[in-house]
Amino acid sequence: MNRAMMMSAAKNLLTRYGSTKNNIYRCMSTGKLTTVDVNEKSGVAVLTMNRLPVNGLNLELLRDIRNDIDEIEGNKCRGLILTSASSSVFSAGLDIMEMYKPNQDRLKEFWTTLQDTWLALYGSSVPTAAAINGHSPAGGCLLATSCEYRVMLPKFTIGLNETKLGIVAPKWFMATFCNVLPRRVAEMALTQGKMFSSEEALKVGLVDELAQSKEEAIEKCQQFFATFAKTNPFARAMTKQQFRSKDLQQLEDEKAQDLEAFLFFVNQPSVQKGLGIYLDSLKAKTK
Ligand SMILES: CCCCC/C=C\C/C=C\C=C\CC(=O)SCCNC(=O)CCNC(=O)[C@H](O)C(C)(C)COP(=O)(O)OP(=O)(O)OC[C@H]1O[C@@H](n2cnc3c(N)ncnc32)[C@H](O)[C@@H]1OP(=O)(O)O
Repeated sequence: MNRAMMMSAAKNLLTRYGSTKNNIYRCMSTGKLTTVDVNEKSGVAVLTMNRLPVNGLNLELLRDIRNDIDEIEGNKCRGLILTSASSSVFSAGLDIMEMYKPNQDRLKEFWTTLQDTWLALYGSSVPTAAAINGHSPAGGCLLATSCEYRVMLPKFTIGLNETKLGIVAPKWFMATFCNVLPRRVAEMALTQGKMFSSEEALKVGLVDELAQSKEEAIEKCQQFFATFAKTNPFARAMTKQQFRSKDLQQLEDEKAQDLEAFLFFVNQPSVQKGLGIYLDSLKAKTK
């Protein structure tokens, strides 16, 4: 983060927290594929992804999540908990249909919106947590690891499985993973495309706690936010943003090249073939 960005972030934060210490605001849901519910007492917003069956991250869902994050920030919420309306899938990651035989204009818009959603979530000044109430591969894992804290239900899986799909996870996916896991564990898992069970994820630190139900997971996320009760919100947010600034700045600086690399990669005939085979294998499962 350069000096100008830092000053602007500081100004926003001062405006937000300066005069509103004791007020609680109600956030409104902005999207059709998400809902946002705010606990009026705690001021914590629960952002629920609701694109069933698997919360595949298509352009519209990403836009809704992005707009919700902006609204939650703007409405001075005290925390953001990301979760899913499904009882078995947090998010299946990027909707492969967006990348398979794509319309090129939409493909550009899709990737740019993913970049912006990550910048907003990873760099959010509001405390963030994920209540991971289902499987969370690839892009689903990216969203969860972009948050500051993770509580997961047992017997699901989470990880960046891109290499198993013949895809290279972009640098910022890897940076997000490395912000949570020891570097050695992250490198092994990334190269193997490893999906961790909930129990394994807890052991390596990919998630912070397990919970037996979604309600318990949300409660534990709220308890995490309560650990900031005696901290100054401005200092807290600036510390988080400075801690993450290298990763954020890198994508800000390389956004155009990252988009170009994605478009080039996805449009390779061998990648298209691989995506087609993978989609068929997913569909064959349900027959
Ligand atoms: C060096 C330069 C590099 C530049 C960068 C280049 C490239 C980076 C590009 C891409 C990065 C991508 C990251 C991703 O996120 S890719 C997506 C990876 N996701 C997965 O592999 C998950 C696949 N899904 C599953 O494993 C299961 O669905 C899941 C465990 C999540 C749930 O299982 P369940 O049994 O409940 O449900 P299913 O019956 O499998 O699925 C129902 C339905 O949904 C369809 N579907 C599932 N996942 C996806 C998906 N990700 N995209 C699109 N569609 C999906 C599935 O096919 C079923 O459809 P239908 O049969 O009902 O029609």
